Parts: sequence; C-alpha cells; structure tokens
Amino acid sequence: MLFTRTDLEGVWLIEASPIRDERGSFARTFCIDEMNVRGLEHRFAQHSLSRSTAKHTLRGLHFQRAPHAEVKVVSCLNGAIWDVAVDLRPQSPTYRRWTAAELSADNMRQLYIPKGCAHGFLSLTEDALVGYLISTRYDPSAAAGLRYDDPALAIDWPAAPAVMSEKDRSWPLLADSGHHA
Ligand SMILES: Cc1cn([C@H]2C[C@H](O)[C@@H](COP(=O)(O)OP(=O)(O)O[C@H]3O[C@H](C)C(=O)[C@H](O)[C@H]3O)O2)c(=O)[nH]c1=O
Repeated sequence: MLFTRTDLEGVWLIEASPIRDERGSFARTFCIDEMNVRGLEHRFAQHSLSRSTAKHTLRGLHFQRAPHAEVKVVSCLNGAIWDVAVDLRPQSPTYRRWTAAELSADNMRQLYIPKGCAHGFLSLTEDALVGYLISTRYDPSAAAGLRYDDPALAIDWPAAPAVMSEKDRSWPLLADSGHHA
C-alpha cells in the first residue's frame, strides 16, 4: 500500500499495490498497522455502499456535525468517480480549500477524509459503486452539507452534474451558513 498526503491537511490518498498473476490480481486495501503508524483512524463503525446509475451523478457536499463527525475512507468498486474533500476546520492551515482525486475500480485508489471535512463526488461512468468505511454511526439529525457550486469553494468539477438530489441542490452557501464543522 502507498500512502500519500494530499494538499489538504490530514487527507491522504491510499493506493493499493496489486499482486498480479495469470488469474488477475490480489490487493490489500486496509491494514491496521499502516493506519496506526500514521496516526490514522483504524476503527470503523459502519461500511456503506452507494450506487449511482447515471454518469455525472453528483452526491454531496456532505458532512456530519459534531459530535457525529466522521472519518471516511472512500473507494470506487465499479466505474470511476471524481472525489472531493473540502476542509471545514477553522484551525486548519487549509481551511476552506478543496482537493480531488479520481478513484476507480481500475486504479484501486482510496481517499482518507478526516473529521471536519465535507465530501462529495461526481461519477465519471455509469453504474459507479462507491464504498465507505465510516468511523461513526450515522445520525440523520447531524447530517449537513454545502453547495457543490459554492463560489467561495470554486471546486473545478470536471463536468456539470446530470443527476443530483433536490437536497444537494438546496444546501446553504458558506457565506450564508457562517459554517464550521
Ligand atoms: C449517509 C447515509 C444515508 N443513509 C440513508 C439516508 C437516506 O434515506 C438514504 C440516502 O441518503 P443520502 O441521500 O444522504 O445518500 P448520499 O447522498 O449518497 O450521502 C452520502 O454521500 C456523501 C457523498 C457522503 O460522503 C456521505 O457518505 C453521505 O452523505 O440512505 C443511511 O441510512 N446511512 C448513512 O450513513
């Protein structure tokens, strides 16, 4: 496994090192020792899957408010997504900045997103299957979000969303929310 820091404080890109043979390949995607040695979360209360049927489906930007904030490890098990994390931690040197990575079934990359960050993605293929390791039990009353097209974030999405929920269209702008996680 290869762990690379991104330009967002505490957000890591995790790349598998598949072992290939005539049948295909085998790759480790989680190792408690690799997480511990970097001080990363290794206890995940829930694992979830989301399937997005259409290409250019946008989900996000979401976060769970404290004390239900989540560490997430996001992977793409079928198809490909353009995965985005946004730093909402006022004390962070990268507060209000974003980073993105293409995650796909082919590249077996994962994005580690710490508490205090919002997360969203745009699917780049049909039938994108996204897996989440989540550190904290989901609490619907703590669900919060920001607009994917917030000018204060200026996220450079690779395409316009073709499909998104009304809820995701209706999140507040940072300017209006005076927000921090
Ligand atoms: C997140 C979540 C949702 N749900 C239920 C609530 C709804 O009845 C249904 C769909 O939920 P939602 O529309 O919030 O799903 P997404 O838009 O994919 O939300 C996720 O997408 C963004 C990109 C994320 O990073 C989060 O994992 C999560 O917020 O599943 C649950 O039962 N448990 C959960 O952990």
